[in-house]
Parts: sequence; C-alpha cells; structure tokens
Amino acid sequence: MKITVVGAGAVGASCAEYIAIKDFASEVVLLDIKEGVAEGKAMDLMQTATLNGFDTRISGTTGDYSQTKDSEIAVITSGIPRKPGMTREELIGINAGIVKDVATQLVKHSPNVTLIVVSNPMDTMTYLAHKELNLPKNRIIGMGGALDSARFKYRLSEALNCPASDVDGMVIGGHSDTGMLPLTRLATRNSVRVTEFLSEERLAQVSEDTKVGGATLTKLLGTSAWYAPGAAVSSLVQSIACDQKKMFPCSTLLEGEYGLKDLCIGVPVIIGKNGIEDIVELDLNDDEKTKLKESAEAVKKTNALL
Ligand SMILES: NC(=O)c1ccc[n+]([C@@H]2O[C@H](COP(=O)([O-])OP(=O)(O)OC[C@H]3O[C@@H](n4cnc5c(N)ncnc54)[C@H](O)[C@@H]3O)[C@@H](O)[C@H]2O)c1
Repeated sequence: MKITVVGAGAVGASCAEYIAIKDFASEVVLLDIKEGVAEGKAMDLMQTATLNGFDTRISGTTGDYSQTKDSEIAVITSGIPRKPGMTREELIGINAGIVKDVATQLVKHSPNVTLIVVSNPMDTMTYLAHKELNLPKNRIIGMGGALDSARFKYRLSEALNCPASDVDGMVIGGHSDTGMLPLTRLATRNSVRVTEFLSEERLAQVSEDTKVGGATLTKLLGTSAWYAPGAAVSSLVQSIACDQKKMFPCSTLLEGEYGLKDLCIGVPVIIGKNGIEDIVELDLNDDEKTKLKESAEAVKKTNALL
C-alpha cells in the first residue's frame, strides 16, 4: 500500500510518523514545495525505523509528483495554518489555490487514489476538491470530525475524571470554532450516558472547550496543533488501508442526507477500502437538527467565497 502525504509541515510529518509507527503501509511518500524539507523529514523519520520498529519505507520529494505515482491514498496537508486569533475561514484565499493544484496533480499521477483533505477551511477545501476533480464521492474525505471527537473525548474524560478510553463521543457539523456540534446527549462512559454523571452546565463547558480546542492550542503554540491532527489522519488512512470499516465523523458530500445538499460537512461515515462506504444518519433531536442546519449555512457561506 503506497500512501502520499502532501505538505511535509507539522501535520504532514506527524501524520507520516504515525502511519509508519502503526506499520501497516509499505510506502509513504512525503511531498513539499520547500526545497529539501520533505527529503529531510523522510530521512529523519527513516532513522527512527529501528528504534520504533517499523518497516514502512518513507521517502521525500520537492514537488516531483511522478514519485507519488499509483498511490492508493493521498493526504493533503499543504497550505498555511492559522496564527493566534485567526479563524480557519481566513485561510481560504491562499489555501484554495494550493489545494486545487495539489489535488489535480495527485489524481493525474494516481487516478484511483482516495483523497483525505486536511487543509483549512477543511469543509470548503473538501467541497472544492469534489468540484474540481469530479471523482466518485466516496473517494474524497475531509478530516476534521475525527480530531474534534478526540478533543471532545479528552475534555469529557477531564470532566469525568476518568481515562479517555472509558469515554465515547462524537462531534459532527462544520470544522470551525462555531460550527462544531459535540453530541453531548449521546456521549457515554462505559455505555452509560455522560448526562448521568455531569450537570448541564458542566457539559456546556465541555462542549465550548471542545469547539475552541484548535484555537486554544494555536494560542499556546503560536501555530496550529499537529500531534492529534496527525494521529487523526493516520487513523482514517489505516481504516482505508486495512479495510477496518470504522466509523468516524468526516466531511462528506451530502446529497439529501440530514436534509442537506451541495456541501461537505462532518457526519458519521464508515471508512473502509472504498473510502466512504456509508453515511450514517443519526436520529438527532430538534435542537441538534437546528444547530447542524446553522452550521451548514455557515459552511455554505464560506463555500461561496471560492
Ligand atoms: N482538518 C484539520 O483537522 C486540521 C488540523 C490541523 C491543521 N489543519 C490545516 O492543515 C494545514 C497544514 O497545517 P500545518 O500546521 O502542517 O502547516 P505547516 O506550515 O507546518 O505545513 C504546511 C506545509 O505545506 C507546504 N506547502 C505549501 N504549499 C504547497 C504546495 N503547493 N505543494 C506542496 N506543499 C506545499 C509548506 O511548504 C509547508 O511545509 C493548514 O491549512 C492547517 O490549518 C487542519
């Protein structure tokens, strides 16, 4: 299984590292436009192979797409990240051009590739990839909800004072500070709804902390985070590569599901060897439906800037 990661920056390199450590892929190609960076990070990562015990071969290239030929999965992390105080939507001007160009090049060299879009504003970049490439909709996946859900579970475990592995929960909606919809009503601790343990006020705080999870880290780090984003992408890649058929909230093109169409937004999907193999329709209550609709309207507003 050959996997390409475009953008050898913070998220791309972290994603390549997690893919290698999980040791399910034969080959990872890192591609960047900054001379030598992808080659350097690939070599540095390869020098961890004996230490971390993996056999995945990682190589790097400065802009040579022929090296990515016949990739089965490609991840797009190229573009600029936000700085403290910025929203993801403010990145659209620069990142739209980059994502369009990168996606086109990837498909030219790997016509059967499944794409995972990470660059922000991610829902709009995923929609852009659909519009530009005309690939079957199952082969373009936007990564946001897998990360936001991991952050939600972290915040829930903090509130419950329990290990994160005891907690389950999901964030759907747009991948933005205001558009995310952490599903507190459905979250559980060992199959018991968290609403049994936490007050409405505490859950509202968990929800708010989850929604600004990226902004909180950007303020601390001076740029956007990479460990959890890289790990989240690698989980999607593994679910495709190993046909795990795991459920993640991902940005997907909706055609009437959830009463929404002509946009990409985060909803639960099944990820397997064919990319998005199914869209799962949750039985949302009226409040959740209203919030998802508002989130979709905001995503469409950003899409209109393309
Ligand atoms: N979807 C998510 O959940 C999520 C999470 C974190 C970050 N992000 C987004 O991912 C993107 C990358 O973030 P980062 O922190 O890794 O940024 P970064 O600046 O560390 O890395 C981006 C890399 O892309 C490269 N690049 C730029 N234009 C390119 C092109 N045309 N071809 C190939 N490479 C190119 C740059 O040289 C750089 O190395 C940002 O847009 C960020 O907002 C998304």
